[in-house]
Order: sequence, then structure tokens, then C-alpha cells
Amino acid sequence: TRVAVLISGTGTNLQALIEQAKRPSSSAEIVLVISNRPGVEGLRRASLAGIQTRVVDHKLYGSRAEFDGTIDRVLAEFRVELVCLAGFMRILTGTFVKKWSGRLLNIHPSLLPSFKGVNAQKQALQAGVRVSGCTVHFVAEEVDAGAIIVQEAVPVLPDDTEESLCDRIRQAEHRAFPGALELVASGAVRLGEDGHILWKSDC
Ligand SMILES: Nc1nc2ccc(CNc3ccc(C(=O)NCCCC(=O)O)cc3)cc2c(=O)[nH]1
Ligand SMILES: N[C@@H]1O[C@H](COP(=O)(O)O)[C@@H](O)[C@H]1O
Repeated sequence: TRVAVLISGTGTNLQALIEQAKRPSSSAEIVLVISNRPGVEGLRRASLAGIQTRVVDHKLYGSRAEFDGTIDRVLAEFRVELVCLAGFMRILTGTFVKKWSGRLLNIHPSLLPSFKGVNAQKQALQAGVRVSGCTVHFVAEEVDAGAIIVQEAVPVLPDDTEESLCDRIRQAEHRAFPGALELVASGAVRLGEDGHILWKSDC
């Protein structure tokens, strides 16, 4: 399966996906990395891995529709079949999300549906939960509300800071996202017509 990864920054999740796609057993081939911001570290990670990169700078577009339309055109140019949002921080339009329904994955740093939106790790600390983690889900128009594919839990420790919790969750992300990518790229898991997750064995 031809995969594109959309990023906005460091790209540690991208790096984990690159490692996964390199394995001979992998069903995924990362053919493109798109960043909405120029000069980010994730672009260097992609180039080092021999993956084509493009920058689609959202500041250069008059509307979200035009920004998303440009991204869609680049995805078509590279015959992309599956898209992973890895630290991609722009909300996508309903038109784009509908077109890519079932072929668009995102990683979120909390156990959804808890702590949607930005600074999820900080929300968890402030809520005083003893368990948090990360979620890989299909992207739906409603932000952080799509069908859940994989989750991994991590403990929240008494002396945790936002930084220590972020780091523990990020380690979990680097396992969960590659696992979810393999499930979807191999066809083991797909999004059903009713918007729920369908496992291949589900007859
Ligand atoms: N329609 C749809 N699109 C998304 C785009 C990115 C992400 C990644 N997670 C994200 C979740 C939240 C945000 C957010 O609220 N950023 C501040 C506003 C930035 C902006 O104005 O664009 C960004 C990415 C998830 C979704 C999603 O669940 N549904
Ligand atoms: N989507 C969120 O944004 C961050 C991206 O980190 P990186 O993959 O760019 O290192 C991660 O915390 C991820 O959960």
C-alpha cells in the first residue's frame, strides 16, 4: 500500500512509521511526506530515508479548501492510497475527510474520547487520571472523534510533569502508530459503512 505521511514538526512518529515500512513483512510503502511548514526536522528525516518530500505551506492559501485541494493533488500525483497524520496540526475540511474516509489515520496523545484537542497530555495531568496513553483512529470530520483502531495505555506517575508524561506517551505512540498502519495497510482492519471498525475475521 502506497502511504503518505503528513507532518508539521519533529516527526518522531514519522520516524517510527519509516522504520516499520522498512521491514520486509510490511504492507506499507511510504512514498511521500508532506509538511505544512517548511524547514521542520521531519522533512530531514524523510530525505535521509530516501522519501520524496513536499511543503504545502498553509499560509500561502486563501482558504482551507484551497490548501486541502493542493494536498489532495499532490497525493494523486504520487498515487497515494493511505494517509497518516503524524503531528499534523491543521484541521482538514469535510470535503477532504469524506474523500479519504477509511484511508486517513491520525495519532492522538490520549485515550480518546478523553482529552480531545490540543495539549491532551496537559489535560490528563490536570484531570488527575492515573492512566493515559495514545489513540490511533480513522479521521472523521469531527475532530478526534473517528473510529478507534489501536490504543496503548501508559501509567501517570505521581511526580509526572507534562514533559515526562509526554515522553512516556510518545514511546507508546511509536508502537501504536506502526501497529495500526500495518493493520490498515494489510487489510486486516477497515472502516465499515456504518463508521465502525471492521476486522477481516468479522463475517
Ligand atoms: N477534520 C479533521 N481534521 C483533522 C486534522 C488534524 C487532526 C490531527 N489532530 C489535531 C487536533 C486538533 C487540532 C487543533 O485544534 N489545532 C488548532 C487549530 C489549527 C487550525 O486552525 O487548523 C489540530 C490537529 C485531526 C483531524 C480530525 O480529527 N478531523
Ligand atoms: N499528534 C501528536 O503530535 C505530536 C507529534 O510528534 P512528532 O511525531 O512530530 O514527534 C505527538 O505528540 C502526537 O501525539
